[in-house]
Amino acid sequence: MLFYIALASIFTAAVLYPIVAYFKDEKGLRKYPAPSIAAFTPLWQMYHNWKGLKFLAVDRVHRELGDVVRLGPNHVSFSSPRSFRDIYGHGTSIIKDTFYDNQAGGNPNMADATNKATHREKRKNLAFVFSPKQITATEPRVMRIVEKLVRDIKIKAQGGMVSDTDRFPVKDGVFDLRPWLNMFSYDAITDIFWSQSYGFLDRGNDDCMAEAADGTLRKVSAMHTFHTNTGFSVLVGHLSPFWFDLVKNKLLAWTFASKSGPYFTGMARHLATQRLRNPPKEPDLFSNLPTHSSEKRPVPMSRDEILAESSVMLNAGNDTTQSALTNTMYDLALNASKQHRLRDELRRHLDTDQLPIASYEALQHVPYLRAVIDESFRLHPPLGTGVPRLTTEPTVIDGKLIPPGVTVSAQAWSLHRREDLFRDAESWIPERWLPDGDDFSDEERRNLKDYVQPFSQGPRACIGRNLAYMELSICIAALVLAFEWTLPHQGAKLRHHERFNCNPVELPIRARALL
Ligand code: HEM
Repeated sequence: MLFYIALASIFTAAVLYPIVAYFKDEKGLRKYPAPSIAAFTPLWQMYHNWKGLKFLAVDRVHRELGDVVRLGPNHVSFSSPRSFRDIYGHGTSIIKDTFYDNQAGGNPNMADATNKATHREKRKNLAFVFSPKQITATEPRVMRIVEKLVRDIKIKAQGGMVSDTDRFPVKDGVFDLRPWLNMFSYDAITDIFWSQSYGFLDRGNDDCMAEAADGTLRKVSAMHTFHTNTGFSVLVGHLSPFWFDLVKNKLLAWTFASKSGPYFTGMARHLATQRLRNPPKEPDLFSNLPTHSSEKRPVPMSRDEILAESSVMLNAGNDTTQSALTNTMYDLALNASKQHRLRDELRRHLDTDQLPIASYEALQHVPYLRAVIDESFRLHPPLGTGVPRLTTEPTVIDGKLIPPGVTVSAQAWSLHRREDLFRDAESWIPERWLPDGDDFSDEERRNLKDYVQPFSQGPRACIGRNLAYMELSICIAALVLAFEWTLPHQGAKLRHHERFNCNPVELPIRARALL
């Protein structure tokens, strides 16, 4: 009997209710076209999330059905340039969607706090941590880790192993650069933030410790744990909080997919507890957190807050940086003439004692380097997907009146590839970013400034932008000065698998040492 009641409930919730809701159309969303079953159920989005290619599916839907489409029963996606500012810009009443509440699991961090006042408070706490002065102070740490990466790639270029524990071998002169760039981004953020560098580049693998709330330690693979967690959380994140909790924390609680979330939190917990136990001699970014009471902040951050913010730093500080590095190195390997131009310009601007690892200050005098990085951001934004927001009152988005309580989004992947904004938009052309790039109009340069949004915009824009540019500039310049990069098959495509970020799957490559 219980079985039949359960079956009837599932049928009502999954089939009957969506059909009735569609025809009742209380929010007036039926006028917007939708692909296949998307207007009835979140399953359309979940299917494309599961395949890891939702950003391409959404891009295709906009090209076929227009600038405003319905991606779910309560989700409207926009693709016009104007809609980005209307959704993400300053001065709107739009907030982050319940999708983020699902991710927060009751202990929100700065990135997933949906309440505006809570977010403002958290952002205030971290604004000083990410001030230009503090970021500049981390530069020697970044340079040291880049040095290790260059050392490892030299070994890889000769077909060797970094150590006995190296898990990423070379085959016929070809190796996958992606995990090395991810190990770099992990080593860098753990050093910069907690002075507890993971040391992945020394060992050639990504094993690290996760600490449970009761102090139990477990060895986990950082990359696999993080990617499993984000892939799974995004897949079920479209469900209502009730279904999300039921599926993730109860029905599938026994799976690694479900446990990977607590394991990743455990990685952050271990870093934070180690850092609190062993304060470093040199200040790191953690030193700027209000962990002790002061005149300005009499009540210091609680342990839960420290854990929540540590978790978001480990998350945001590793994966987007890795994706941006991998995308850029692919673009350079595919476009040999541009790679040579970048190397020539770097050699022309830098003193010999700055080769191959130069200061960020020196690199800012090489406009072609920034053009290369920005053009890769345009063509493959690490966060390609339309991050979901929620209307809290009737809101006009690109001329359409959207009622309160509707999920809205617009994706950078599609915006960055609009032919009406960028000439030859599907091609990777760093020259379009140069102030004197004769082939491109002033209007296109304005469009680049206004509509290339890899770090989003408005009050929830990336707080780590300056750190990201510093890491990318020092790392890419060193890799291009120290090695010549070629793809094993000219014209080989770079595949992406989208979780929350749009991750490159692998980058098989050859490196020839130049120094
Ligand atoms: C290439 C590198 C990076 C890219 C492309 C990037 C991109 C983004 C984007 C698009 C968002 C908005 C996400 C949303 O609305 O859900 C964001 C938010 C955020 N990013 Fe980054 N990010 C990068 C690096 C970093 C780094 C290195 C850190 C810090 C270690 C960081 C910390 C954050 C935080 C804390 C937020 C949340 C901000 C808030 O809600 O107020 N990011 N990032």
